[in-house]
Amino acid sequence: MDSQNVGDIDIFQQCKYIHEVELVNMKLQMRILETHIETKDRLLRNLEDIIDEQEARIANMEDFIQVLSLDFGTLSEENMRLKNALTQMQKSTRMNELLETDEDYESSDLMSCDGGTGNGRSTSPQPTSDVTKSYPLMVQSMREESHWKKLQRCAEELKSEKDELRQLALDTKDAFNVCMGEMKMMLTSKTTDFFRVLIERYKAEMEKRKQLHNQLVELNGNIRVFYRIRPLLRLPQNNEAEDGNEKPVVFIDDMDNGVVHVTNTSNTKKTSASADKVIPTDFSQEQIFEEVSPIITSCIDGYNVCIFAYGHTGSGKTYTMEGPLDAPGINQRAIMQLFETAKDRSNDISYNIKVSMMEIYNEKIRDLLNTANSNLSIRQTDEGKSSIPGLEEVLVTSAQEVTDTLAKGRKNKVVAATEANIESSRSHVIVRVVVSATNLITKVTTVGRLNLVDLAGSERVSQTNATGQLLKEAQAINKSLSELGNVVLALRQNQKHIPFRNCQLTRILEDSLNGDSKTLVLVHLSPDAKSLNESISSVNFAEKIGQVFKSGFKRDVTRKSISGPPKIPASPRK
Ligand SMILES: Nc1ncnc2c1ncn2[C@@H]1O[C@H](COP(=O)(O)OP(=O)(O)OP(=O)(O)O)[C@@H](O)[C@H]1O
Repeated sequence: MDSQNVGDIDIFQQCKYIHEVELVNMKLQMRILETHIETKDRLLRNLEDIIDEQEARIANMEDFIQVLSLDFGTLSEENMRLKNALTQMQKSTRMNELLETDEDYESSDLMSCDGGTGNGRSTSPQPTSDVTKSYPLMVQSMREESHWKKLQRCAEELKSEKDELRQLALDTKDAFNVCMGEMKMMLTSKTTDFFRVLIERYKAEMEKRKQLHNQLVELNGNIRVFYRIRPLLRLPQNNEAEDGNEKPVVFIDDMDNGVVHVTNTSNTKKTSASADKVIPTDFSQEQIFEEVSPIITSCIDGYNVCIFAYGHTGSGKTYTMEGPLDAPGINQRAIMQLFETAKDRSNDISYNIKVSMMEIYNEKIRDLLNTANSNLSIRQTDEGKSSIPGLEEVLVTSAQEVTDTLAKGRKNKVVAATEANIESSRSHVIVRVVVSATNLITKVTTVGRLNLVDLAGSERVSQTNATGQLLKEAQAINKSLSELGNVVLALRQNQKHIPFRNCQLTRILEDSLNGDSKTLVLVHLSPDAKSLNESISSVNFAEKIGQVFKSGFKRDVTRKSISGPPKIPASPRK
């Protein structure tokens, strides 16, 4: 082998060796790398395990937190309930203490101190069993002495505050009462003064108005209209009001004693125009006579006077004119008064008083003092006066004769039954008193006539359900009342033609109504509710005849009374 070849082999060997070393080195490096990678992988796995573990822990923690927060919520709810219960208990304790009287307070205090068993250990007021069961902790704490003492102090403070407040309230009430009393007195005196002045002024104005009205009435023919309201009647068997209605429906006006109100329970039905007077319900027969006596006295002076009692059945016409035996009415009192006056004047004047009594029934005139005269007629005398030939006239010279004469006439009165009132008078009854006065010195004689007329009931035919004879009666009554109204109105208005001739009633009374006569119409009203419509219709009648003719008339001097009355003040008013 040449050296070159040997050299080449060495190099080759060296290269191979190097190569092998490098290979080993590379393998080593590979191994190291692999180990490194393995280590990393292991570490990574470990890390993943740790992360998993941590995540599991976090999840556990979250669960735990949730459980905790749930527990916390429950606890705070519980806490709230406890708080509310405590507040409620405190309130109820305070309320109890406030409401209890001092005595109760003491006893309840004692009871609660020993728990109601007398053990003497102070304890808080026991809450309701529910609360005790639900909130044992609270009850326990409430039973703690310090807490109970606080409550006691609080209760005492509240009690003293309550006493103070009570005292304050009493003081305020006293002060208020004193103040009110003073104010009331002040107001009353001021109002009373104010009203007194007002009422005085009003009365003065009313008086003036009435004086003017009187003058006007005298100029218009001297016709007066009074209302009389009878009292509510009581049933004899049970003393109850006649129609079961205790409230009267007719009232006198408080401010104007000439006005009546006819009302029912719901609304005002009618307020009358002012009449001359309203006679109150409680007036006695004597008081009523005092109201009418001036007009009666003028008869003795030669005036013709007519007094009419107008009203529906049961309104009290006969009571006013005749009256019961123990309370005689206008008829008897009037004749007695004429006697008295005649007696007083007997030194100068000789009087002669004659009484006749008649009734007009179905337009027939009957003599009530002599029943044989059952159909009298009216005649015209030569002097143009109307007379009733055959009518009995009784000369009365004593009170007893007057009483007997009137009683005789009363017996003969026709009383027919109607549906409205079975005792109803269906005729007009006229008591006529003729007073002749002869002056003993001058020998001049004057004659005055007094006609006291108890008219038949004014109820409307439609209301009575009358048929046959009763219907005929009712129609005759209605006609004559309506004619009377027309005559009175025509006289008041001073009309040229006065329709006296239209019925027997006005024909009989022609002489008495005509001329310088005086007429008083007493319109009767019944206060019971069932007569409401009749009362309204009576008020309408009163208003019609009470109308004052205000202007455009001249007094008709030709209509004078035949006997020529002396000139005396004509007004019947006081
Ligand atoms: N002022 C009064 N005080 C007491 N009772 C009275 C009064 N007015 C009327 N009465 C009584 O009322 C009832 C009816 O009265 P009265 O007979 O006088 O009525 P009238 O209007 O005359 O009836 P008629 O038209 O039917 O005759 C009677 O029982 C009467 O006693």
